[in-house]
Amino acid sequence: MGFRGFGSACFQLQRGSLSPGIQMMVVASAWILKKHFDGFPKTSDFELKKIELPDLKDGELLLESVFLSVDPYMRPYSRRYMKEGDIMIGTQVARIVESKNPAFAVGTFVVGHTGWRTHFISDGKDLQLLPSNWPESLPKSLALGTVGMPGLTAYFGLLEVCKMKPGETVLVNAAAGAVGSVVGQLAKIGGCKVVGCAGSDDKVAYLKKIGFDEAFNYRTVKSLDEALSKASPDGYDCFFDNVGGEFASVAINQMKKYGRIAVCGAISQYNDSVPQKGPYVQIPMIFKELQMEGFIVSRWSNRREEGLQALLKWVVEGKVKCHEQVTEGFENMPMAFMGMLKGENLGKAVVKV
Ligand SMILES: NC(=O)C1=CN([C@@H]2O[C@H](COP(=O)(O)OP(=O)(O)OC[C@H]3O[C@@H](n4cnc5c(N)ncnc54)[C@H](OP(=O)(O)O)[C@@H]3O)[C@@H](O)[C@H]2O)C=CC1
Ligand SMILES: CCCCCCC/C=C/C=O
Repeated sequence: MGFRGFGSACFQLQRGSLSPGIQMMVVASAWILKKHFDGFPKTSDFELKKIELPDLKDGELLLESVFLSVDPYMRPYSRRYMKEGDIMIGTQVARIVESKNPAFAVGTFVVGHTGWRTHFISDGKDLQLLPSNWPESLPKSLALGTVGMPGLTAYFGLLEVCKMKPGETVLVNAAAGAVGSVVGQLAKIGGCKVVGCAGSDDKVAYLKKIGFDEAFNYRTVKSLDEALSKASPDGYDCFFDNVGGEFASVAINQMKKYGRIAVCGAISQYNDSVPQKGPYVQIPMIFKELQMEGFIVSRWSNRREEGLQALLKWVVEGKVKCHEQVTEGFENMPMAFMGMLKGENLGKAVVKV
């Protein structure tokens, strides 16, 4: 997929490698938001399009996506920031296949933010290089997960929003996912007790394997309130909330006095056509004197290198374990996205082109 020759021939070649005189047209595939999602996304909301890329100008690069990320934020962001016909928002690990920019060598891997597309042209300004000390043996797809945006979300959310301290108890939901699995492991590194909730027994087993002190399947417990209380009878100092909705309404009552809640995500509400109604948070907030703060990871863009280096070190040392749910094939991006929203992923959901 991706390269199409003029005339009858079909080439899987780099444009620059052709003999002089033979001009190749690069054709990218891209997934378009055909129709705004109404409720849970449907296959018919997406459309696969071909886009012919122009020849490179001086200073430009041609890149091919190698791994693409599917993330929950794409669901609410599409409604807020996209119009029908736009290419689906998203990030990729991409390889430079042609360069007319001396600052970027062919073969270099970067993180791009150009949405669901197989190829794109860049002047390099919008690209993020992988850390220079990235080990050859470490999958580059982790730059979309544990050593990328989701890992940074866990890192800054715990340190700066939850302000976790050794000896405290941390609760995290969607705990076996990209953000949650890092939250739990960082909290353990920080000397905390960690309780995680996830939506299947396999996920719960995984959480225990990677060091969570307590974990349970929120779908099968008789009472969420009782399960939270059993996992930490004294309550919770920090709650890293990836889910919102009913889960958060129950969990807030289990917070300790002066507890901190990092409102990271609200995936249980992203597909709602009609907003969910309370219970409301004010009474427990007042009597427990809680702090509850929403955040977006880009707040700490100026500390990105610090976060990535910390995460990379822990991964290399084996202190933070990573799992990826890899879907093969660019044509399967909508399926991977919808599967992640349904909870089919263990760890970070990525697509391998
Ligand atoms: N504020 C920020 O800057 C950022 C926020 N986020 C947010 O963090 C959260 C986790 O993201 P990420 O780690 O990438 O995704 P995950 O890898 O955790 O995948 C999403 C998971 O959410 C869970 N889930 C889906 N629907 C529901 C539901 N109705 N109730 C409870 N759980 C549900 C599923 O796990 P399960 O089987 O356990 O239900 C699913 O696997 C999201 O809310 C996302 O929007 C992410 C990045 C940055
Ligand atoms: C184009 C990359 C944008 C990443 C921002 C992620 C913020 C997530 C918010 C909620 O899920």
